[in-house]
Amino acid sequence: MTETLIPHIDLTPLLEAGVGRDAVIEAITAAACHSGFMTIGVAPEQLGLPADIHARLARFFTLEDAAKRQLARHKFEPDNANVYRGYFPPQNEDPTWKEGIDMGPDVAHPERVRTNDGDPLREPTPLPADSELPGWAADIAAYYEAMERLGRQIAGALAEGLDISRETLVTPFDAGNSTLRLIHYPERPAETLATMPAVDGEGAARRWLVGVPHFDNGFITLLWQDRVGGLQVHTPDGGWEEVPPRDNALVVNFGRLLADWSGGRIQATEHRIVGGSRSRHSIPFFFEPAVDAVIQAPGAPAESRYVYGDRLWERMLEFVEFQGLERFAKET
Ligand SMILES: O=C(O)CCC(=O)C(=O)O
Ligand SMILES: [Fe+2]
Repeated sequence: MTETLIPHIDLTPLLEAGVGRDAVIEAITAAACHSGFMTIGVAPEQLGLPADIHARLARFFTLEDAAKRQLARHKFEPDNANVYRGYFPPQNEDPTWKEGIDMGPDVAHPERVRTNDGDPLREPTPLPADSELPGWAADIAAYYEAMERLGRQIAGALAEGLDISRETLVTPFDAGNSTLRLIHYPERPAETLATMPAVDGEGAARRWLVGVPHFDNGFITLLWQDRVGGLQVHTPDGGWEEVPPRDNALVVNFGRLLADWSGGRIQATEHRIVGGSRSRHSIPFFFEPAVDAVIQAPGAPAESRYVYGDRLWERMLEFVEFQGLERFAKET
């Protein structure tokens, strides 16, 4: 059997609702149920975005350390109140070696934050001043909205392909709480790499683990990666298959909550990132429903229902960057 593990699907017929739309829906559904991963062919311009949008977003990493630190989560800057949104610096003691910023829906929909209910899942996103990165916040808002639209189209395709109502699979994303994350994996200092076992490659091509194996928590992740490579998917035979970078494409993976939500018909797939000697950028968009969305797999018993935010928080605590956090730390 020579089935490719990671199918590539040109999304144009779905976006344009043209000839071939049904075949795209079928391919997306098959990828969701069997591979747990796919790449989709879609150019920024097809989403109403400028061709250089990813480079524009990555300008964030040109900020001075002090400016990034001002946006850092409470865990890294105890004087800052933000615990869920904001900047995270690389931690030399962690196997994962990355910095980044997590941004919530308020970057495009200011009305979706709650500043007064103490729930970190709804806290405002700390952003650099516009004078520090002119035009950047507007690019972020445009990208966030474009990813939300794309997420809805893929959720709609899955609803059709799995014969689940749109009300079940798409409506919970109204007033959703998706996360846009910008990631930079810097070159890891040679003296640190010297103490770590390489994962693959020889000599200058050696690569190390820089992102530990994990499943994404949410529903669908729409991931842009630069041309460096290093994203790998865990295969059923226990190996790791590389998801090769390609232009005008996004990687899509299916998260654990969607696996639950579909009654196990959709697979979540474990993935990891290798690299270490070359700087790499990636931009995942974790497409997520409203914090208070009630999730129930079609046909599943009522007792299996859960509130999205509650389950998300439980699962997030498994990630190294969130360990030890209290959701409602301000309460006693
Ligand atoms: O950097 C990547 O390509 C993937 C990042 C990732 O898996 C994540 O942030 O969940
Ligand atoms: Fe991931």
